[in-house]
Amino acid sequence: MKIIKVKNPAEGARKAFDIYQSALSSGVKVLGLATGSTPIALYKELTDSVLDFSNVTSINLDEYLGLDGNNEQSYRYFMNQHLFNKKPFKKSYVPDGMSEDHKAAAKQYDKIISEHPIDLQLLGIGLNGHIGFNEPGTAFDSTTHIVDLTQSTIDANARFFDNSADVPTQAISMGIASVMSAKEILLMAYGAGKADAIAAMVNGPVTEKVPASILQNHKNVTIIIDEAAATKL
Ligand SMILES: O=P(O)(O)OC[C@H]1O[C@](O)(CO)[C@@H](O)[C@@H]1O
Repeated sequence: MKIIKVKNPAEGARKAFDIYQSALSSGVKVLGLATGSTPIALYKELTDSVLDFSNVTSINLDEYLGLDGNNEQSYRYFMNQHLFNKKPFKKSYVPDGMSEDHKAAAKQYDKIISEHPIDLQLLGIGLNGHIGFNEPGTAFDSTTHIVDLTQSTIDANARFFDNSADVPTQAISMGIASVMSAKEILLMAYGAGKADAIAAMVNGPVTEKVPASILQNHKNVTIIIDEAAATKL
């Protein structure tokens, strides 16, 4: 793993921007994208830039079950607001949280991923080491699946909702095997709250108890972290 330490999220976003700029100039065709507070500064860098994504397909990691794309808390809405409305992509896929048949929706998403191999996958990390919505205990060979969110994740994400009772308890997420199939992975994390997860990911055993630890087995991973997130390395 290549670790880039930065002073703050703004510097992290600029470093990440450089990675996207060179990926685009080397002809990247498919970007795996993420939500959460962490990538917001990067998306601002991208939307403020002259970079052109009109020939690039994007595939997002996850979506809450039960929220449609017009719901301000949905990840589809988030992506439209922070990126797609300002930077149109050729095609932008986000898992369908409103499907009548979630298993079929998951299968369909795997088909999309297999037809569009991901060149560069962006990741955040949950406090418990989750990537996408792959919670601790998720099989490393998992593909797109329905997730029961842990209380830790529900509590962490409650800050985005008016009431914590409004946080969905389930999601549909790209699986860990799909994340690992990306040619290159960029993970960003900021703040002291992420320090334990970062230490477990980088130096801990590779275990399904810490989903992000599987990244130790990927050949091309870059991690951008601030000093606070790096304190336990
Ligand atoms: O960037 P944040 O808001 O800390 O979120 C971290 C992680 O949590 C999620 O938002 C899901 O809980 C992921 O999509 C993200 O990688």
